[in-house]
Amino acid sequence: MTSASLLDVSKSYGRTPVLQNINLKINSGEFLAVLGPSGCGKTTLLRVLAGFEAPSAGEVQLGDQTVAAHGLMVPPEKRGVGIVFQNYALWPHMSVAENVGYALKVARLPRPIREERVGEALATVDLAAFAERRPADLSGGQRQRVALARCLAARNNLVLLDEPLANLDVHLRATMEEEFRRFHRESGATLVYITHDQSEAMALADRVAVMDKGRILQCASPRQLYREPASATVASFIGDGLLFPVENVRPEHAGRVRATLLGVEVALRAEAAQGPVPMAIATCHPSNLRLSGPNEANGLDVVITSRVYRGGRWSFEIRPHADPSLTYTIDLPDHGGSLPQPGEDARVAFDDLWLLPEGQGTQFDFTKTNQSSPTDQKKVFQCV
Ligand SMILES: Nc1ncnc2c1ncn2[C@@H]1O[C@H](COP(=O)(O)OP(=O)(O)OP(=O)(O)O)[C@@H](O)[C@H]1O
Repeated sequence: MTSASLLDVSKSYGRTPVLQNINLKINSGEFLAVLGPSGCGKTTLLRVLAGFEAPSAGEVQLGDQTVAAHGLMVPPEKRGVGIVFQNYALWPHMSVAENVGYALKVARLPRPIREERVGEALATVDLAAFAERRPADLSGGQRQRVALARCLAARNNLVLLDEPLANLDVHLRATMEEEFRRFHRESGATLVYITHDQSEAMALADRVAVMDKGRILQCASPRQLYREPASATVASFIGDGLLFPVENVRPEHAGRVRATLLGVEVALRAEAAQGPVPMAIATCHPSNLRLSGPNEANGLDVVITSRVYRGGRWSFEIRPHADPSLTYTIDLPDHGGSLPQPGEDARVAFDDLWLLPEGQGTQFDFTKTNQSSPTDQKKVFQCV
């Protein structure tokens, strides 16, 4: 197993910065996903790790070896890194077994060792029966498994995967997710998995690095990203988080604060060191709001602007009376009772709120966020 570190890595093409001061330590044996919108620099980060690009500044370390630094550049073939691309990158004229064993042949390993390793690798990805086939005669999922077998046979301790499921249909993607989990478990390799699909990243990775505009916004476990986003961009992206302006933030005890949210007194989770601030941003997910009785204290008075039945639950679009320029989509389970109609007033209460640690809120334009539907499973990253 191998750890990998990017130390203050920047990369520019001409004058255009593509990676900016990236600091990232990928632990040995970890499954790390890099998640971000098209053009944010994910592939460049992977190419810098693999050795296809030299960083403009900073250092890359694999294990305890520095492989890129000022005046030093270890080439890709000397880094022992496996790569799985979305287009598989298999040799069309070679059989499956020859593709899997190609790197071993180039490394001049004796034939019996090669055959043994290729046989083991193909068995692990369930392709032993396909050893003599050509890539053209395989399905997309099978080709991707050949690419994984190639990493297994080469005993790559670090495997980089660049949107490996992008070309596969939805059904096959689910099967392949399981295949990646198994590959990770059985190989023990360190995996860096690039994707713009948050559900894929959340389902697979130990930690997810959320990238935007060449920077890492937050790197944390899927649960922490969901429950404790570090910024408004991460909050609104992960799980369709809703953003609310809050005022007069008062710490109560470590990790808990009170604040005024659109005129309503609320309790929030917060960082342990959160101090008092006059304005900030609170976030929760569409399922963290519920309808409360009109006499229940601390509810937010809203008007229902639309509702859509989503099978077992309803999506309601609401506008707070305190600021009708804001729109929020909330998610309510269908318990069979009567629910308010569009045009009617209602009161909603918050089950769980998180105070964003970055403390701003004065300059933030809340009307540009909170527009998405929770059923969209936002596949593509949107920036606030
Ligand atoms: N060789 C190059 N020369 C100039 N600009 C480049 C080069 N390679 C990439 N870029 C630019 O760098 C930025 C980041 O590209 P990169 O491929 O790393 O993004 P990405 O997040 O992987 O995007 P996608 O998800 O669309 O693959 C883009 O604006 C791209 O146009």
